[in-house]
Amino acid sequence: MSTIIEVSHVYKAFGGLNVINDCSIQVEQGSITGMIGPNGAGKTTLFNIIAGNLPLDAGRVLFDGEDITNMSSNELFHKGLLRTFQIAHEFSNMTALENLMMVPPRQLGENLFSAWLKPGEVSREESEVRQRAMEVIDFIGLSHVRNELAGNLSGGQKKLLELGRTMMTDARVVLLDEIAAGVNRTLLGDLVANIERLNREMGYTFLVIEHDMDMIARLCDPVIVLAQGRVMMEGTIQEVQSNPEVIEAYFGAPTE
Ligand SMILES: Nc1ncnc2c1ncn2[C@@H]1O[C@H](COP(=O)(O)OP(=O)(O)OP(=O)(O)O)[C@@H](O)[C@H]1O
Repeated sequence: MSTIIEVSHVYKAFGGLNVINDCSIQVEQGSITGMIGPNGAGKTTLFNIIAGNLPLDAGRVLFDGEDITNMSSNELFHKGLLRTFQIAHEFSNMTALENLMMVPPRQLGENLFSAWLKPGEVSREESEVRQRAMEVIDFIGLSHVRNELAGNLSGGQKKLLELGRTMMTDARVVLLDEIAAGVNRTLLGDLVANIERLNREMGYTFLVIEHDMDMIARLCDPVIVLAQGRVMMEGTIQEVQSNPEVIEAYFGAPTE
């Protein structure tokens, strides 16, 4: 395996508060890496830094060997590094299928000039996008609601749709931030299965922040434990859960 994301000696403070403190992590290509830690450990801040949503104070971030420190989220999106919520929330007055069709970057049809110059090419591209959207909606198990307005989908179905939207791009690394929150167990099972399939069949690498330990145990290897803005340990979920320091810092801490 090779390293696809490398966070190296990163620091970030808000006012006088050092939130990320000489933090270094590596995410291996093809892995589903979990990130856990007590409330306020800095997980979301680190995600924001990696995904180009927040500038860092010191240190650097590499994506597949390239220095992406402080690159914009838009540039990173086009490189294939994205965060699910980055794709704007579903358009509730469009159907599930139309929501998927909205996603592909640089669609020819969006450019009026090219639509005028090359109408044949535009309609060919539109039908390719539609075909891909049909495949994706089938893959995520939402074919039965493809013509339903996205606003009428359940919370869990919307998360599946959001995951589907990442499949409409050429994503290589997807950052998932607490996607289990508020999703019922049945749909959560579908979500987990889809993440596993995307990983196995399409080679996606995932970095997952999650408070749901069942989900972490089912999906993630390795698991990184963050505490006070730096890595406390990294290992399998079994190693992490049996480490006394982690139990003290994480499992011993009051949860929300
Ligand atoms: N924009 C900001 N301005 C000031 N302080 C911030 C900002 N963003 C985060 N913080 C602080 O940084 C610390 C880490 O927050 P962060 O959201 O990264 O933690 P977390 O590990 O994701 O927590 P949780 O598990 O509760 O979501 C917290 O003390 C938080 O109050």
